[in-house]
Amino acid sequence: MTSPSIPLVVAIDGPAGSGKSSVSKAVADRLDFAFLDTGAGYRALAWLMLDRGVDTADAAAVVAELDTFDVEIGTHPHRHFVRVGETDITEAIREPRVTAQVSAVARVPRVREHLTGLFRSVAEQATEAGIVVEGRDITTVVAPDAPVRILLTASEEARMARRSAQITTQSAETVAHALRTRDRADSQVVDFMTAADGVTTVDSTHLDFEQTVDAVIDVINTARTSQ
Ligand SMILES: Nc1ncnc2c1ncn2[C@@H]1O[C@H](COP(=O)(O)OP(=O)(O)OP(=O)(O)O)[C@@H](O)[C@H]1O
Ligand SMILES: Nc1ccn([C@@H]2O[C@H](COP(=O)(O)O)[C@@H](O)[C@H]2O)c(=O)n1
Repeated sequence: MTSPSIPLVVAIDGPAGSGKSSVSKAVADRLDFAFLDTGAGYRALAWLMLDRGVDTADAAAVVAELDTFDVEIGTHPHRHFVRVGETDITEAIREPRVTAQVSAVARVPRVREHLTGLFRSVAEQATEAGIVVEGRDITTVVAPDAPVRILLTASEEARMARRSAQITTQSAETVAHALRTRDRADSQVVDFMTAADGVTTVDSTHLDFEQTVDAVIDVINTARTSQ
């Protein structure tokens, strides 16, 4: 039984373009849950390194900036924002120049430790009945004891097609290359392609967006009724 004061944590992992952010936001909206896009935390740090001219390949230099990395990630599905200090970077962190640097900062162990602490704190402080936390290592590192743990995946072809439809400023080949490169780099750090014990896989390859949202909510409802 979940205590009314502790939000139900729904942990969702998956590869690039699997729909984690958009599906998780829609699920949180349907259930009146909070929503935490942990990728935005890593993207915000990558943005800050670019803004400060820090070489993201220099792990020590990146770690040296953590003490002044003042990031805030909005958790309301309709009012999602990302701020560093007073600067709103909600849109900026999605730029290809930031995406190209994010895996470099995400591979630094001290960075992961710092951000994992932040994510856990945000989840604990949620005032809603639940919070959907999405990323790469939520089901395995950030919230391995979450009552609901899902691996949201899709075929590489489907993920590339979806991402290409999203990013119209680049050719399909460029988008596909960037997605493969990022997944390869990310999988050196954490396995987000294989469901760990107790994690339910939702494969959306042949599902549309709403069907995927329904499938995730079904997993959540099944877990809630079995508690
Ligand atoms: N089942 C689906 N059918 C069709 N389109 C989908 C489906 N799921 C997600 N999408 C669309 O695919 C695109 C990528 O989704 P999203 O950005 O949420 O992926 P992501 O897993 O968060 O990617 P990344 O990890 O790179 O941020 C979005 O435009 C989203 O609306
Ligand atoms: N829990 C996480 C979440 C993200 N990352 C890294 O951030 C990159 C961007 O994530 P998106 O979900 O916004 O695409 C991702 O490619 C990882 O490098 C992570 O390591 N752990």
